[in-house]
Amino acid sequence: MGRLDSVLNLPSTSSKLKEIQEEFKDRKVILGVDDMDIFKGINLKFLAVEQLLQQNPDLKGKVVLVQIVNPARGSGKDVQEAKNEAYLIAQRINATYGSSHYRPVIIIDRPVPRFEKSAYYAVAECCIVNAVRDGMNLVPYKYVVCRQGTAKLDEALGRQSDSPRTSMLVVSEFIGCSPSLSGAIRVNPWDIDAVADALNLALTMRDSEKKLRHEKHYRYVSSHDVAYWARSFMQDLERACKDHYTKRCWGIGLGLGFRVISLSHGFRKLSVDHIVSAYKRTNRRAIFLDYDGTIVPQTSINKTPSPEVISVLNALCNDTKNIVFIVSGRARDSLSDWFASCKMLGLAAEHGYFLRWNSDSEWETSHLSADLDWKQIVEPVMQSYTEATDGSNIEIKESALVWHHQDADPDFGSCQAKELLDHLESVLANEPALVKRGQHIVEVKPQGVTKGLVAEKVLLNMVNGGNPPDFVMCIGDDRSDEDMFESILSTVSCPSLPSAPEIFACTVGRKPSKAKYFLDDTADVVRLLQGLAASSNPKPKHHHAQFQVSFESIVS
Ligand SMILES: O=P(O)(O)OC[C@H]1O[C@H](O[C@H]2O[C@H](CO)[C@@H](O)[C@H](O)[C@H]2O)[C@H](O)[C@@H](O)[C@@H]1O
Repeated sequence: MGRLDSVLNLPSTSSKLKEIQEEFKDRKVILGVDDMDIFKGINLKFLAVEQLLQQNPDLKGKVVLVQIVNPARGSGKDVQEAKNEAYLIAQRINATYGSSHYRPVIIIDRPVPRFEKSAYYAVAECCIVNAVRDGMNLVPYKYVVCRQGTAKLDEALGRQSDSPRTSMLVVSEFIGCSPSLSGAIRVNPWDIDAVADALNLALTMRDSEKKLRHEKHYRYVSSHDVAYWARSFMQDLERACKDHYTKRCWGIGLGLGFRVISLSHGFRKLSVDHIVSAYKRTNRRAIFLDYDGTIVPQTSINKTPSPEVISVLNALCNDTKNIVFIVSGRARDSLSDWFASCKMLGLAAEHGYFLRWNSDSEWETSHLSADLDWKQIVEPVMQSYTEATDGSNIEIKESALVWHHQDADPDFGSCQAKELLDHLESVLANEPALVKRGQHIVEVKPQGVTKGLVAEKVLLNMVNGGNPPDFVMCIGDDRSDEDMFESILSTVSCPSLPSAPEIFACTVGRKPSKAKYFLDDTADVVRLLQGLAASSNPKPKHHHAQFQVSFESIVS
């Protein structure tokens, strides 16, 4: 700021300023200062000015865009093409809307000394930075400082030092400084209509409003120098790294998907020996298993459980000391078909909206959310994303709707999923529904229905039936399973338990998780289950009648 102020104090600046004021008297100057390259959006800016003049014929003769073009930092065909195009558009605008005394677009394409640039900044009613991609970009800050001026400049111009200062900024939402300029009119540079409207708004806004916006920006620029920015950056970095010394870092993924993740020291692979010894010591065991990505590979085309999965589940269910539940986001029909031969297996479908204790019992429905009218809002929104995203589709479940993008282009699918999530969250703000991301899915389900609640119900059922668990194992791979990990940890710490059970919360894949353990993949999970089954007491049992109470009675 100090450097800019000293340039503003130069006599050459005030005389240039007077010269420019004279040249553009009775006209409003919009200023652009950019390098000539393909990212600065100069051509888009010109198109917006063309649109502005076309939509507002009264502005003809009254508004000028002065575009200062800094020498290109790079060379090449693309820069040359962008430049040629800029000149062609400017020529067209000047031919259509200009006259012998008036050129609506003036390109200054030569090295412009600092004092001259500062004089243009000081004269301009509005400054536009329309880059389609950029870093910080200091042009808006320089503009605000020059519009404020200095006491010496005021004196040179014969201006009262307390005369009101105004400035108007139109900035692209894709530049680094955009979030710090709360008084700027923010635009998507690709949206020519919106940029033209923003320019019109900037030119026609009341002076009192322009003054308030200017003051806000000037306050910000004068109090946030580069030292402040560096300090706050260091503070953020220290905060983010605070716990890193106590954690181990791992690199995961490839290419653009590469991430460094930090995991706590206690996070370790669940060894079969370790869990088997705890398993053997205990008598009232609860076992919760997620389906996709846990006992069936996420990548497998055939989604039915393998014969070895069915067999190991039956072996575990046949041990009278065990309660075994599959807790999945899948629909109840699929789960009951796939596990038809597992008579004693408990099933929780659609994240626990439906629960069945064994194959002979009825499905119980969560009473938490009977209102599913929001599905009518969600479906058309998902439909429009499906049309726009090749390879995506919608799954309609009884209590939920799921948008799948596994077969879409990976990058585009992920971007669309992110956008869909934001879109749905905003339209469902007042509805009893929750929007969640999963593995290649965006799912909307009833509020309050979570896998965590299923684990809590089953565990409380055991406690209330006089069989408090002494061994709890929960394995899952995605975010919905984190609810289960959290829930088992809090449920078993309840004071009504005579002693703390052995807890094995385990995520599939090495990644940050509330679980203390990980296994690498579904093959590891099946091996571990087989290890437990081998240590089981294989006597067939009847239903878990001794544990079972009404689903609803626990939830209420
Ligand atoms: O709780 P889970 O057992 O892990 O189930 C979660 C979701 O599973 C299903 O989606 C998954 O499988 C699809 C292929 O069949 C795949 O396209 C998708 O990427 C996976 O997330 C199911 O369709 C969803 O309804 C469940 O919520």
